[in-house]
Amino acid sequence: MHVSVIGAGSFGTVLASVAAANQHRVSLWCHTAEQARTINTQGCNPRYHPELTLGAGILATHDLAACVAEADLVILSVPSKAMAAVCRQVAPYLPAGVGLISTTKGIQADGFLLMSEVIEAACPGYPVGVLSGPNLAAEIAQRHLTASVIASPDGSLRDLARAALSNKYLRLYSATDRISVELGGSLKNIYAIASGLAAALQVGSNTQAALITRALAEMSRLASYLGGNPMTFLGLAGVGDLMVTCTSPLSRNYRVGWLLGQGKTLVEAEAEIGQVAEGINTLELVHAKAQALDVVMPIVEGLHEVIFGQRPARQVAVKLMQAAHTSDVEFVLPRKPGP
Ligand SMILES: NC(=O)C1=CN([C@@H]2O[C@H](COP(=O)(O)OP(=O)(O)OC[C@H]3O[C@@H](n4cnc5c(N)ncnc54)[C@H](O)[C@@H]3O)[C@@H](O)[C@H]2O)C=CC1
Ligand SMILES: O=C(CO)COP(=O)(O)O
Repeated sequence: MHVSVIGAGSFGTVLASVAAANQHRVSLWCHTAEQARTINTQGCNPRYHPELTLGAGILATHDLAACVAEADLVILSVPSKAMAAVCRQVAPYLPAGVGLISTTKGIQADGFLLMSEVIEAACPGYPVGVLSGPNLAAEIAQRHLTASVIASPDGSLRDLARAALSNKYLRLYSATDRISVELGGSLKNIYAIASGLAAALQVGSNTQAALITRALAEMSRLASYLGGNPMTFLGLAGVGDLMVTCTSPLSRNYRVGWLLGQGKTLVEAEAEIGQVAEGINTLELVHAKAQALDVVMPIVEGLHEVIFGQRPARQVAVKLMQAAHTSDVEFVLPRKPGP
């Protein structure tokens, strides 16, 4: 098949290489013409995975129309802030009925929209899916055994995505609960920042375990308000992605937290990483959403105070320890309020 990947950043580059390794024809859209030229001449993306040979089947281009002209499947892998504009630009050129898959783990500020909703608004009538899970691009580039989730209500799209990307080192599981899979990928970035910060402050393993587990509790609470099924968070897109990004220094969000814990400012931390770390934007949006919906999210609240209120992290942690008593596992989570 022909797979078009929109976005030649860290993740898009790796997914293009996977599809090419699976013997598919691949076109890779780059944000700049210069980036496309470099990839075509060097056979790799020197900015992101210089060691990864992309394979002869890949053609990088800065021309969106050309990129998707032959597509059987389109994978969108751009930062969340760029998704709406990129979708509007590509919409007129999409082949009829082609499947669209987002790998973007962020939320659009305008309307608190998930990426699948942004895509559906710009490209109405096309089947839309989401790929999410514990998927550090650098590890896939090294062919470490990796599992992910393809979520869509459309069974044909799920099958197509599995045919495009599954192989000996990447295994795709299927899900229909797209909203939770997508929320899992977006929300965990917040807790990866908190976890990196905690690690820099040399908290113990007990503290890290409590942080990650309570993160799952408050993610589940928000998801159920937004119409998701918190049980989905027990899978790869929830627990799986939380585990990897809350523990691995390869996670950019974890590294933002780590650098903040080392005394860097947010601007310094983001500049040092030089790639997109969606969690800061997501923190602001989720903090406002939780307040609007009256959903209890103490870690979000605490991290927001640290990052935007300049409150010392240790002081906030002590406050969290003294919060009102709640039960450990909440079996009956509040549902989304009525329309
Ligand atoms: N890198 C990873 O390990 C993974 C990343 N993701 C998600 O994939 C999405 C993309 O992440 P990465 O590829 O890692 O980011 P990145 O920072 O490595 O690359 C972003 C790419 O987007 C391009 N870009 C920047 N502004 C743009 C604009 N206005 N319009 C179009 N393109 C623009 C840049 O040129 C760059 O090629 C994020 O939402 C991230 O959370 C998901 C799973 C794994
Ligand atoms: O989502 C990811 C791994 O699953 C990548 O995380 P970062 O964006 O924090 O690097």
